[in-house]
Amino acid sequence: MRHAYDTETVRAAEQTLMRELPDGALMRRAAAGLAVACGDVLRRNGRVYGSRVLLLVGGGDNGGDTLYAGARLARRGAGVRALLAAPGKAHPGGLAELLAAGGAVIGTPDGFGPVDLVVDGITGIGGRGGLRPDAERLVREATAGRAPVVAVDLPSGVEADTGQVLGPAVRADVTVTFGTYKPGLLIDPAAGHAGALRLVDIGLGSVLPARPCLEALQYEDVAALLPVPGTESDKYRRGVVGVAAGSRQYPGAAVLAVSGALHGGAGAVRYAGPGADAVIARHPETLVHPGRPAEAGRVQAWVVGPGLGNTPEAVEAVADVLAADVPVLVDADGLRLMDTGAVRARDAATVLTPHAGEAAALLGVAREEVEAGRLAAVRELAARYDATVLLKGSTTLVAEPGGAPVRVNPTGTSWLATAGSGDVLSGLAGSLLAAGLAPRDAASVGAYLHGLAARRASAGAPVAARDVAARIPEVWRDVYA
Ligand SMILES: NC(=O)C1=CN([C@@H]2O[C@H](COP(=O)(O)OP(=O)(O)OC[C@H]3O[C@@H](n4cnc5c(N)ncnc54)[C@H](O)[C@@H]3O)[C@@H](O)[C@H]2O)[C@H](O)CC1
Ligand SMILES: [K+]
Repeated sequence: MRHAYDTETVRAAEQTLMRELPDGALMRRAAAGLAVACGDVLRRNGRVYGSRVLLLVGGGDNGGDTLYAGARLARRGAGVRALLAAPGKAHPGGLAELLAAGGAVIGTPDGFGPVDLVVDGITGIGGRGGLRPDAERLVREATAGRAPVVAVDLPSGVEADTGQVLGPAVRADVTVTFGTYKPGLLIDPAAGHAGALRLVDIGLGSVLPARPCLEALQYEDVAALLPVPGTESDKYRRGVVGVAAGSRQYPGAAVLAVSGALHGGAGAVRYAGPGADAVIARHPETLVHPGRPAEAGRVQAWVVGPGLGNTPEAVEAVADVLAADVPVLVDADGLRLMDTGAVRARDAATVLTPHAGEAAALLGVAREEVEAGRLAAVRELAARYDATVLLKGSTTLVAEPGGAPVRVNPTGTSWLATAGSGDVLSGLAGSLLAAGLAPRDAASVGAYLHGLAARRASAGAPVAARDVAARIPEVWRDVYA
């Protein structure tokens, strides 16, 4: 699991640790790890000795880390030059060490020649509100060439705690972060600026609280959560997932939701609704019922919503499902048709899976507001509906009411923004619910597998939702193996 902590918590932990350590020790630790990471990037295209490294140095401790790391690279024979974003405020100890190691301060990158590496140390967790104009100009000049950019702690200009990008911000190839991940490294749009992440241990782990504010499942976490049938299992013990989706207008949504559900670990898929013929034609293994969900037979979890339309039958299907005493996943049209009181009154778990537009409608705000503040939006929805909420996006978030860490999905791809892909996800996550996973595990494991399947199906090209569903068994096998 990758854990992320907010700025306030990181600062408190740093204070605790610094009281136990000699002056400056923490910054030197950070700088040592940063220099190793920079060395690795330089060695990809050459070597450290004789390379040209340009440091962008802000007036805070982020700049201090950068100067000490620059000094280390200079001692290994790199030509290191520093551009100061706030000349009067550059960390004095770091500056002295850089100069003593043979590095230099320059006023402009002109004349330094082609650069092999740019190190962005303008702001870390102390940066707010996008790069200021001077800093932005510095970044523009320094990154005009093709040199790789290593960001120190965070790409300068992104918001550490929210993942927002409120103005111009650095785009890094690698971000070397200290002590713990920060939410902004894992949540888009900021995460999209960070490139590959590298965590440097500075001893913070021992003083951070047990509960992070954000966590990201990794391969091994997903493997441990996947439902695997025991020798005693039969199809009913593995769970039956009910799917109430599709309409005469949108029969494809029923087919796609069922295709996801068939690959999610439940022993059987039961379909209820007007798409029964289309479903059985494409997925003959489905138990179909052409009428309403309440008459379809017993299931261990329901998925309701994709392609339901807005007919009286659709309203009835949503009400039927919300009245069931099993976990329910509500998506798409179901989110528009559900009764808030009915959702809040449920005893069994409810999982809501809106995209940003649907989340905005549920919250009564503009879509842009949700997109700019995804973490706040998903938390607010979970509290308001007393439900597990999966907010779709390139970094899908899953929140629960009650302050458990929000989960962020690391496998997303923008190719997933394609018609029908959400239908597959709702079936898949619902199937995991029926197989017995806890709501936030079902939602986050579903998002993880769905993202990996999309990456596989896409391989850099546009992808159709049915191809995503078809790849689920393959990624399941890979994760489990
Ligand atoms: N405390 C430690 O021992 C360690 C800290 N580490 C590093 O320190 C930074 C956090 O340092 P801090 O001085 O608090 O803040 P920053 O350097 O991130 O930023 C302050 C600096 O930036 C200027 N500034 C703020 N906003 C902007 C902006 N939008 N544009 C331009 N400049 C801006 C502000 O005026 C200050 O001059 C942390 O991230 C680590 O890198 C290490 O973890 C080691 C231990
Ligand atoms: K930075």
